[in-house]
Amino acid sequence: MPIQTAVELEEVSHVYVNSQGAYLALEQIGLKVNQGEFVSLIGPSGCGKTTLLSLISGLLIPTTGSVRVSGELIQEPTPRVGYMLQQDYLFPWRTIYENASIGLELMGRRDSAAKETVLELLHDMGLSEFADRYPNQLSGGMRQRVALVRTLATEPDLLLLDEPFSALDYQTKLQLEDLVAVTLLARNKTAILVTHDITEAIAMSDRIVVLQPNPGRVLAAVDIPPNIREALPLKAREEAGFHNLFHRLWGYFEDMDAEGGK
Ligand SMILES: Nc1ncnc2c1ncn2[C@@H]1O[C@H](COP(=O)(O)OP(=O)(O)OP(=O)(O)O)[C@@H](O)[C@H]1O
Repeated sequence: MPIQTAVELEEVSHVYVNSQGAYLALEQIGLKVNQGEFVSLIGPSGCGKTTLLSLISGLLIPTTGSVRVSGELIQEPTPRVGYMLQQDYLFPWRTIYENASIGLELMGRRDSAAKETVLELLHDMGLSEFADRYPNQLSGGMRQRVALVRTLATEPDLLLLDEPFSALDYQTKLQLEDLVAVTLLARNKTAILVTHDITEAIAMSDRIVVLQPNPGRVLAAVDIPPNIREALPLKAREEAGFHNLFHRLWGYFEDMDAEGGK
């Protein structure tokens, strides 16, 4: 099968304008992500990672340049793109099933096929027996799994993951990384992850894009070697070359610190 481009950013720049003036947050970003690829964005605080995700999701429109998802020009939020955040934003008064169904409801889908989709995903995430519970009866990791079900239920082409594991304890985070990797792989989903955790980025990705700040630009793109890429995130951390890769990426941060301190 020919490789298909899932996401394409061409010469994307973004300027925030407010009462204090204009700030160039991103400059001339070019990025291509293939169907089924998992790409992580890393870089120091303020380098524009979240801005980039907002542009890809259509929450922001680039000042110049274009963003395409599955070939379609993004000019407003679209169901083609699912967004998962650090906070789960579950509604406390809705059951787990009702929370997981909300995206489909908003699309006007309340049919039996929609119900089946949600129940199947809840099952895949080990949440079947919690479908009638409420969010406050679940742990943080379980709640993030519900958020993942809610995101996947609308069958987006692309998943944007903005630090979805960062609020979790270490053990839960590692378990959820594996679950997300297995789930996305089984469905051949394309994903872009923003994380501050370099090991997480290496363990989960096919490719890592390093951004530099002021203005946000692509500093480097690093392909993950097959042995690491093909292992699940927990095991990937034990693979040969993992630590070298960590030090290489860490080096970019040190260089940026040194540049910033000049
Ligand atoms: N609404 C806004 N108005 C003005 N400037 C903004 C706005 N939102 C973000 N910025 C600025 O744009 C730059 C990029 O912000 P962004 O949140 O995308 O960075 P980030 O890499 O995601 O940061 P972090 O890692 O801290 O989450 C920062 O300098 C930030 O201060």
